[in-house]
Amino acid sequence: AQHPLYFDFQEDVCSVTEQSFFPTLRVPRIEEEHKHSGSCSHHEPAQAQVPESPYAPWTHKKQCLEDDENYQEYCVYTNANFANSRGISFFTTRSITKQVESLPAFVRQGVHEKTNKFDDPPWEVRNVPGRGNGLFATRTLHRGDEIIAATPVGVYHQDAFIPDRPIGYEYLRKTFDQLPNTTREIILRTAANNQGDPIMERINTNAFLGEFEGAPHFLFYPETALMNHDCRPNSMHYHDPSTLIHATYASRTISPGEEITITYINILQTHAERQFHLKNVWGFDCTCSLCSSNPGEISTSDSRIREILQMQTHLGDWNPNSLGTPRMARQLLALYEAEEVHAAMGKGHVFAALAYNAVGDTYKAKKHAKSAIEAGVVSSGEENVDLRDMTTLKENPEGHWSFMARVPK
Ligand SMILES: C[S@@+](CC[C@H](N)C(=O)[O-])C[C@H]1O[C@@H](n2cnc3c(N)ncnc32)[C@H](O)[C@@H]1O
Repeated sequence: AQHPLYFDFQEDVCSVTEQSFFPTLRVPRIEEEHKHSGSCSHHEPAQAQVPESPYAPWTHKKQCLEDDENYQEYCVYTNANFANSRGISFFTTRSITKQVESLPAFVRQGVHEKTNKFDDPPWEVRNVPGRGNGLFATRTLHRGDEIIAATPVGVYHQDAFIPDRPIGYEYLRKTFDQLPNTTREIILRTAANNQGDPIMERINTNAFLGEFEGAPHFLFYPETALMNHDCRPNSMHYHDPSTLIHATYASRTISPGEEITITYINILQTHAERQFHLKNVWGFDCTCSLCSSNPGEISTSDSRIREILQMQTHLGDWNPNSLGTPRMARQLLALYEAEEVHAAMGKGHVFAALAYNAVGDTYKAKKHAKSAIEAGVVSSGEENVDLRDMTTLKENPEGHWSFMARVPK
């Protein structure tokens, strides 16, 4: 089956030569026999496995760049077979790579069996005026339905990634060149907001910043990168650092034809803070429906956001004079609903479960713990700390640390 990015870009890719489409980039072929008679590479057969390597688990010899200013060395490591031949490249330190090598992502058989499957996705790529491409639902999605589960094709240490230092580009280029042909072509179908080095700019426009083995890294997921940002998104996502699977789920019902959106930032910020962040870190002026609404609606939303933040602070305060109460937790849940921050509902039920248990109402505490578990699995993956805490509370509220914690002794 064809990758959905191939479907949607078919016309474009066939109608222009590689030269004119990506003027500064030549895509070298790893295996010439994969070329077929037609002119469009999207009919290529699946990538063949690269043979056993002396650099295992890497398929290519590492290549290192010394950063004289920081006395640090960053190396390119590629495993072109990773996750059923999707491939992955790292540009990071040796010590981080040592830890990476022992992750379940690399040592557990079958861990990516259900990942990077794009045969029949519940979405298609469409153009959105003023925002480039975006993902649109092709069937009804319910809260919790999976939209994309993918591994990154590139993981880049933040300190190795210096936009105005061309020597670094050569190494970024290596991370790209060593990936399988099909993966490189998918990468090239993502947007680059600025002229310049095509790989550098694609990472700049599309990669998410996250913690990786305790250090900030950019992670590049080409399919997820097609989702536009919305300050009130209808999907949520999490990254599992042990399997390297990044999963996106519907956070509410999404109708066919509706754009599927994600947030690039913490949405519990005021309009001005969100705009500032998106402009300065992501480089664009947000035109989502909330940001484009009238000043009155924006101001109402901002007031709710301030109230939400204040309540979260009180409910998370376990000092003896804390203002957190079950009533406040209920108000918080209502504010999340009103503000349409669906991804926060799980956290809201955690606050409510703890607030009820803290005054000894174990019945309501268990009810909210159950709702938190249902929502928590969706929002944060199974390794979630809240999820474990809520499971403990639900099984034995009286034995939980929060029991009667807000009742004066
Ligand atoms: C990760 S890409 C998203 C997919 C992209 N639209 C494409 O054509 O491939 C991020 C870029 O999409 C555009 N974009 C995403 N969300 C937007 C929004 N809410 N308002 C305006 N532009 C947006 C910006 O140009 C941004 O730099």
